[in-house]
Amino acid sequence: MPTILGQNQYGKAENRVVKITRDGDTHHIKDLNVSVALSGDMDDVHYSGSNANVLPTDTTKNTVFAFAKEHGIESAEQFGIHLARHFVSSQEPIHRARIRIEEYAWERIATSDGNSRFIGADDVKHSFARKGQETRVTQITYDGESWEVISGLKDLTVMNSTNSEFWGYVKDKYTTLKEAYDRILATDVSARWRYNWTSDEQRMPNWEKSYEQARKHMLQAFAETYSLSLQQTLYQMGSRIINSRSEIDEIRFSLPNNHHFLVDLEPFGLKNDHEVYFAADRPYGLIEATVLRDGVEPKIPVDMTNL
Ligand SMILES: O=c1[nH]c(=O)c2[nH]c(=O)[nH]c2[nH]1
Repeated sequence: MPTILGQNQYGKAENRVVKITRDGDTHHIKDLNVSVALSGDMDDVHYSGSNANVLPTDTTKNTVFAFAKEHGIESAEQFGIHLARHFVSSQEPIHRARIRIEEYAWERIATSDGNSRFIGADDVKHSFARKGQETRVTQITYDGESWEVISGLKDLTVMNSTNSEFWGYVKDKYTTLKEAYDRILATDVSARWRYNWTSDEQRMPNWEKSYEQARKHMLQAFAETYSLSLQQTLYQMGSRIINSRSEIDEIRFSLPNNHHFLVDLEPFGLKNDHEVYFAADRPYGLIEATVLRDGVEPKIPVDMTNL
């Protein structure tokens, strides 16, 4: 034979598993990206195409989701050890399992000062922002007379693990979406807000404080809104900023709906009681809108939030 097979491995890469643990109304998230690579007696499948030793990559994916339910996710290391041991000890032809895991960290969104207008502040035990800073952005335009300052942020990833529903929508012959009465709502916030400071005659806003406060109000509105649609949540986030920051007149959002699908664990005899989700990356719903102080002209360009 002029060629021989060298090192080889196979498995399902990037299984995006989200596990919600409900401790009463306090929720805990584990959000992992799990890649499985198996190797062993795999000469035949490469040389002749015999699949006799091949555990399908699809099965390795199912195992990741089923283990999230059966064993929970105590830590990425513990979860990876469970998986690796399972593949090597249950499959005779598999001699080596390499499990790579990335873990995305989340932190709780701090609530408003105990007097939320939407739901009791105590209830916000299910709202999270992904750790790692968002990107703060600004655009300044000056024509020698007047100023325009548009600031904002992008890539601020947030999630509510409950208090989100979506139902009562239009159904035509292509509609298959099931109505949801308790779903995950997650998005990467991209927002741009316009300051009403336009002239050197006016007192200049405190830019640092304004950013910090706008971000805070936006996050609190996200956490405290019981959502019937992402559109409704967007409007609440925008109006909370306009109502609490007099220096801001207009805000535009571009919010991807980061879909989390409940994984069907029935085939493995497991019940999935809103615990194990597949976090899809595409396609995603994209919800965009401007919220304005009544009476002001909209000036933020429609596509600016996608930059
Ligand atoms: O909050 C949502 N808004 C929609 O317009 C929509 N459409 C969809 O399929 N899911 C959702 N969710």
